Amino acid sequence: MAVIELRNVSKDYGHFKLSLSIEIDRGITTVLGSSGAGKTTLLRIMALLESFEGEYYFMGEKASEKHRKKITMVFQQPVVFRGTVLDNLLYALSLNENSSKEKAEEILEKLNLLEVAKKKAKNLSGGEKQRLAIARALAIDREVYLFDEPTSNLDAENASVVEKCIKDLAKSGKTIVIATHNLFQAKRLSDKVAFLHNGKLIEYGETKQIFENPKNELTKKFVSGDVYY
Ligand SMILES: Nc1ncnc2c1ncn2[C@@H]1O[C@H](COP(=O)(O)OP(=O)(O)OP(=O)(O)O)[C@@H](O)[C@H]1O
Repeated sequence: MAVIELRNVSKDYGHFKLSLSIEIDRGITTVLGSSGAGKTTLLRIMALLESFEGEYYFMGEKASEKHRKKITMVFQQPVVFRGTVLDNLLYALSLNENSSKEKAEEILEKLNLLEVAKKKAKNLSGGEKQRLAIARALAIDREVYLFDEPTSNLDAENASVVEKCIKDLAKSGKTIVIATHNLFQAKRLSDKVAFLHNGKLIEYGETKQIFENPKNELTKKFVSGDVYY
């Protein structure tokens, strides 16, 4: 059974319409597509943060408010809470009634944030805020993790730190969906790739197939790095 199943789901903004069906399994799925393809809109629908037409099933049940607690989304523009970096983590852990300082520090260390643990979160750099948002998501412990461009503000070293955390999450049996236009990241991380263009799901398959044997001309151009409009 798919973890997330969207059947004929659509979101119409007037100038743009997302319209697709897709099944997401455990492991890492990457939603690839150029700017404006609808990746964030799709993730927001999966996170139950957006109204939509069509049917959404979460582990076989019609998705509703109660499933929101099974999902967390890390936004492209990271949001940080008041207080220190450590406070941000302790708050996230408290949602699972597990706000131990040791656990918070373990997660901060994983994301290369231990040395800024006592800093005010609002004073962090963009890349540090992005890693803090990811650290908080890890602390919350959900079934499904939705990451919107999780490494867009990061240098190579920290991007690799984040990718390792995402892989570890997948190994622990979680379901992860990443929106990105980074082909290399998609190749490195994903079990499956969904290629979106103009709000439509152009192609969806195993990563190897999408990169080595794409069936659609647009997918072929995108994965070969050709720019198109
Ligand atoms: N709340 C909204 N109201 C109106 N239009 C919206 C809204 N959110 C998104 N859109 C439009 O939907 C389209 C898809 O946007 P979306 O952010 O989903 O794309 P994306 O693939 O994530 O792009 P990027 O890679 O640039 O983040 C865009 O044309 C955008 O302007």
